Amino acid sequence: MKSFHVGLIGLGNVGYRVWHNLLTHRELLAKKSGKEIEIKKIAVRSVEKALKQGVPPGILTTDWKEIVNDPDLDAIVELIGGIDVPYEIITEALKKGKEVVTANKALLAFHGQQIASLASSYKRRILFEASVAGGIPLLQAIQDGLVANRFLMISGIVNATCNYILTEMTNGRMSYADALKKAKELGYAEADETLDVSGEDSAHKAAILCALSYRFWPKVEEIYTSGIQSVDPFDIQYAGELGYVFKLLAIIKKHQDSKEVEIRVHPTLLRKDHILSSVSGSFNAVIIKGDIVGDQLFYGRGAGGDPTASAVLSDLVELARYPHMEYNPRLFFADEQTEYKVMPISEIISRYYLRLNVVDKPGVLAAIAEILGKKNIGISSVVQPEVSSFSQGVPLIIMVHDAKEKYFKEACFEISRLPFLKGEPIVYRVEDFHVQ
Ligand SMILES: NC(=O)C1=CN([C@@H]2O[C@H](COP(=O)(O)OP(=O)(O)OC[C@H]3O[C@@H](n4cnc5c(N)ncnc54)[C@H](O)[C@@H]3O)[C@@H](O)[C@H]2O)C=CC1
Ligand SMILES: N[C@@H](CC=O)C(=O)O
Ligand code: NA
Repeated sequence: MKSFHVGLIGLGNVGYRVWHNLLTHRELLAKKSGKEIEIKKIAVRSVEKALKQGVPPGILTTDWKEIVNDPDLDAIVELIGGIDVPYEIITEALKKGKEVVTANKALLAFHGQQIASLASSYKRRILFEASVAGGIPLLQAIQDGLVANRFLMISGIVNATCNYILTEMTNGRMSYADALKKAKELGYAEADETLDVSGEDSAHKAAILCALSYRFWPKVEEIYTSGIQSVDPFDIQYAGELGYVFKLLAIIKKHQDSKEVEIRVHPTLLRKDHILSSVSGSFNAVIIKGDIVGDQLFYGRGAGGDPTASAVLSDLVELARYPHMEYNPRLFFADEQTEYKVMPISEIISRYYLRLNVVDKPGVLAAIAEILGKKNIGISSVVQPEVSSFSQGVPLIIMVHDAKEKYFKEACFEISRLPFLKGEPIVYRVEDFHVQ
């Protein structure tokens, strides 16, 4: 049987599990790919740590260039994270004729277009199934299984760390800080966990999903991104009483006949009976609406060493199975983008949850309703939860019907200037996955 030689760069949460699972599944993978897939070299930061993990000394190096320059290697797997060094590694590897596998969504979000185009000019493939939704074969589904479709929507939960934190906060089991600490211990969080909780990691994944579905790479700065750091347990509780749960969603929608794509990441209220509401812990789930297939749901483990390693190994098997391809059919648009662009957030239409802190006196609700009414924004329900002390004002929660974001924000600004208001309005979008 022929061999397929791989160089692995990075032996952390994911890299170690790739190495381990490749050894334990060696025969199975050989049967499935028709090649002996073998890791011949591993670049690490600490040789001592790698030896303790059971890696034989002969294959270790601390210099990734040894891997990129090794003529005996067919492919490299980049699993170190970050942007600048991985960019150098991957561009060098492609230029040296190697195929590439990476799980690095941050790198792809910022440099996907250049990397895809470089891979195309060197007639080499770059595969990155692990970069979005961990072990779920989501990118393969978009590129292969659903290849016949035009996509109307791709939306869901794509960050395991945030989903884990929100699940624990909703169940009242852990505080934000404790849940984040645990997500780090479990290997879900990024080395810099602010990428997770700020929503940036989800935005990076949304950029990749957008590229594969709509054949254009949006600029990361154009993706409206808001994280979960300031989600108040009070809002989780009030939303729960109204029949909603909080989820950090990446939402990508393309309205028919429009050249603009809605692409945004933010904490969102979902009805408790929506299928995504029951996705808990480190699970991810993404709904894809294709024009032929209709709705599809992809669900599974979105992070962690083993689920992510499963996706990396799947990419390696694909490379080993089909060697010497002249181009990467998964990135067939590498040199030619569509003319789509990102829809400004002010133009989106959504329902909203608005929490105000007001002085409890007659006429308050009427004044707020008047401002909303002038902007043609309808109220769907109003709740004033009872509180024990009135000295700091009382909460007033207003759910509104579909409204254009810019009109709703204008109304909120006017409301914030009312004399009986204490503090800034708290606003969350409410999603029902409607696409015209
Ligand atoms: N942990 C997860 O569940 C998932 C991670 N990813 C992505 O996979 C990549 C790796 O993630 P993790 O394994 O969790 O990170 P990690 O921080 O556990 O591992 C990275 C490893 O790379 C090593 N490293 C850093 N610079 C190096 C260099 N120049 N040469 C050799 N080794 C170097 C570090 O010492 C560390 O052991 C990241 O891009 C991450 O975003 C993607 C999906 C899921
Ligand atoms: N930090 C990420 C890891 C997978 O992409 C997450 O929590 O989802
Ligand atoms: Na995946």
